[in-house]
Amino acid sequence: MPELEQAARLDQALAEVAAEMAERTDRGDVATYIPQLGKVDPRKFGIAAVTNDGRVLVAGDADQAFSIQSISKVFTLTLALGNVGDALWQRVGREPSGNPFNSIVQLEHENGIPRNPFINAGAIVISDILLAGHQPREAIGEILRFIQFLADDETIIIDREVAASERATGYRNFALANYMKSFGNLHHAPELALGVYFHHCAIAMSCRQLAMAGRFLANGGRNPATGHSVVSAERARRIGAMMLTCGHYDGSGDFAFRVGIPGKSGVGGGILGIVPGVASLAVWSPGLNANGNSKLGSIALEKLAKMMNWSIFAP
Ligand SMILES: NC(=O)CC[C@H](N)C(=O)O
Repeated sequence: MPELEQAARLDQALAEVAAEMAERTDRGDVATYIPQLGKVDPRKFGIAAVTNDGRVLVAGDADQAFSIQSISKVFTLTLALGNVGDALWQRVGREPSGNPFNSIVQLEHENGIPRNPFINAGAIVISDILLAGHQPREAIGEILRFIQFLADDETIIIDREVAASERATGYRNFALANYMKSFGNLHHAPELALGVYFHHCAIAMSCRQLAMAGRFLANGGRNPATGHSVVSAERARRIGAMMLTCGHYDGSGDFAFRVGIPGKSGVGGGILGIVPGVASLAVWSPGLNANGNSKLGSIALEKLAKMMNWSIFAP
């Protein structure tokens, strides 16, 4: 299909999905275990698509910043792989956990090696890797600058109130970090690794900015606007594989079944979705389903993928 016609169809599909989501009353529940996240209006809905040929299409509240939370783990994984390469996989596994994102049970059986980089324990190890040779402030700055670079937007910031709110109530994450430290899988003090972790989870971005930041994953590791390589094509594929199998925690199978593309969710209600070779997508609806993934965000991506015939399993 000619590019223009395809763009017009996508624009139309985004508008339809946003209109339909605005009507729905079954919006899920906003996360309240991080008190600051509980203040967000559950009626918000935004969606954005950035195509590999450079079109940026949005609908709804696509320019309002929200807490990206665990979506940041895609970017910290990318950075940490750049720093230490495949040695990373000695400290973090690559299997879906089949457990909630903040579960502690598997860690004992598996000697403090988290199942994958997207559950909290795995992301805390990744933060520890990014700390090597740095003060927490420098590691946090490096992550923020990397995301600003990917999105081509220096206005992206960390919401300090969200970071402080999570630190004040993050007993479970402290438990995970301390537990891993006891197995020797954290090289720095738990509070330092957690400082990095809480701050990258508190990065605030809009759907537009997030979809921009995901472009390299939809385009074989290269920024489609500049042609510059961010990661190798193989690494981009592997990050996509991790997103598909682990990006929605114990809801990853269902997301793959219903949407059919790699995705990464966050408890702020955002989802980053990647259609390899085609587009980077971001959606935001703060209400969550039982697995802690955006309820309407998942439904919206399912509808959009169906309308556009997008799936990594499509011929
Ligand atoms: N699923 C998420 O987005 C969880 C991230 C959140 N910062 C936490 O540690 O609980």
